[in-house]
This record gives sequence, C-alpha cells and structure tokens, in this order.
Amino acid sequence: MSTVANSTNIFWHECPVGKLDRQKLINQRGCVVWITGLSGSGKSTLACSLGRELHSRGNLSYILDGDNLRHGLNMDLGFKAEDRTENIRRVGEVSKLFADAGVICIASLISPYRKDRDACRAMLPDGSFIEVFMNMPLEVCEERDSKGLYKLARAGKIKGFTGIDDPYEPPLNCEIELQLDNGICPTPLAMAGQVASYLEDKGFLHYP
Ligand SMILES: Nc1ncnc2c1ncn2[C@@H]1O[C@H](COP(=O)(O)OS(=O)(=O)O)[C@@H](OP(=O)(O)O)[C@H]1O
Ligand SMILES: Nc1ncnc2c1ncn2[C@@H]1O[C@H](COP(=O)(O)OP(=O)(O)O)[C@@H](O)[C@H]1O
Repeated sequence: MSTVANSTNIFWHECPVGKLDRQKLINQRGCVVWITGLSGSGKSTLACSLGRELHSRGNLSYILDGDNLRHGLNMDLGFKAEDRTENIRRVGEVSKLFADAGVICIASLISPYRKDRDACRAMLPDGSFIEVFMNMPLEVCEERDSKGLYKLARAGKIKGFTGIDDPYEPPLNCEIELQLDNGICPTPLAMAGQVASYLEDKGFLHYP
C-alpha cells in the first residue's frame, strides 16, 4: 500500500483553540504510550491496567488496541508485511491526534517492525512517544497461548505468525523495557505503576 501523499491543492487550517489550551483545561500533557511485543506478551493487559491506574489518578487516557482496531478502522488489513506497516502507520496517525487532543493515548500492537515504530515516533513531538517493550520470551507467550493461535501457527494452520514464521524486531532504544524478574512476570499492576511513574516524572500527568 502506498503511503505517498496523493492530495494536491490542500491547505492547513489553524483553529483558535490549540493543544496548550486543551492541556490546560484537562490538566495533563498529551502523549503516546506505545506498547510493543509478541502476541501473548501482555500488551492488552498492561494497557487496561495502565488505563485504570491513570483514571484513578484523575488522568484521561484512551486505548488503541491492535486486535480491537482490526474489527473496524483496520478491518481491510491482513498480516503481510505491507499490511502491518499500513496498520501501524494508521494507528500512529490516530494516536498523534489523541495526543494533540491532550489525551494520554495507550497504543498496544505487536508492531513487529522497527522502522514502522520509528516512523510513529517521528510523527510525535520530541519526548512524547514513549515506547514500552514487553520483553517476554517466546516460550512464555507460547505457554500462555490464551487465544490458541501459537498452536495453530505451529501446526501450519496460520502462516506468517509473529515469532514463529514472521519476524519481531525488538526496540533498540525504548523508554521502558518490561521483563521477567528472576523468571517471574511482574503483575500487571506493578508494570502499570512503573509506566505511570515514568509519566509522572516526565510531567505528563499535570499541566503546566
Ligand atoms: N499472523 C499473525 N501474526 C500475529 N498476530 C496475529 C496473526 N494473525 C492473527 N493475529 C492476531 O492479531 C493480533 C495482532 O494484531 P496487531 O494489529 O497488533 O498486529 S501488527 O502490529 O499489525 O503486527 C494478535 O493479537 P495479540 O495477541 O493481542 O497481540 C493476534 O490475536
Ligand atoms: N503480568 C502478567 N502476569 C501474568 N500473566 C499475564 C500478565 N499479563 C498478561 N498475562 C496473561 O497473558 C495472556 C496474554 O495477555 P494479553 O494481554 O492478551 O497479551 P497480548 O495483548 O500481548 O496478546 C492473558 O491470558 C493474560 O491474562
């Protein structure tokens, strides 16, 4: 799918109420928390836990979950490389709009290709794209297999499954890496607390 702009003779229209006004109104700074990792690594669970944690602190967030978006916005896309790239590009653009609205946007997608995640990072103002790597070993994800998809992929019934016969490129410079601690997975609440503390430290949870 081409990502070359096809529109011509178009103009940007500025509105009098801007991002700073919206941030002041809701007392927080818009940003994107981008959770990447294998299927079954715990992305959706962390997204929900973080959403709950932020809500309890009085902060407005919104979750863009890969699986859910494929029921609507991205229902025309499959899992071949160019479809995944277009999937990530669209969600990057949508998350940019949420951040511009002043919302803490939590995007949870496998987003297996580094260049696609980096392209989303480049869409956001410096510092406001927070990449969270769910660094769970494939064996842990496969053992969980909450949707039964690894079993189908191993049996050759799903082709091009991430981690099995399709690549996952781990981040090189993510803001937060979550992993096993002495072989034990931290609780979703603990992980959400770690991400929320990062957001607090960086000043996203209050304005100014
Ligand atoms: N071939 C293949 N590879 C990986 N995942 C697959 C595949 N086919 C279906 N699924 C299901 O789709 C969910 C991933 O969707 P994403 O939009 O996050 O994928 S991607 O970022 O475009 O790679 C993923 O959900 P999660 O388990 O929540 O990650 C799977 O349930
Ligand atoms: N921190 C965790 N500790 C233990 N189990 C977890 C944790 N996070 C998620 N899980 C479990 O792992 C499975 C996959 O989690 P999910 O959030 O759906 O992953 P993903 O969105 O990456 O596919 C679910 O059964 C979930 O309950």
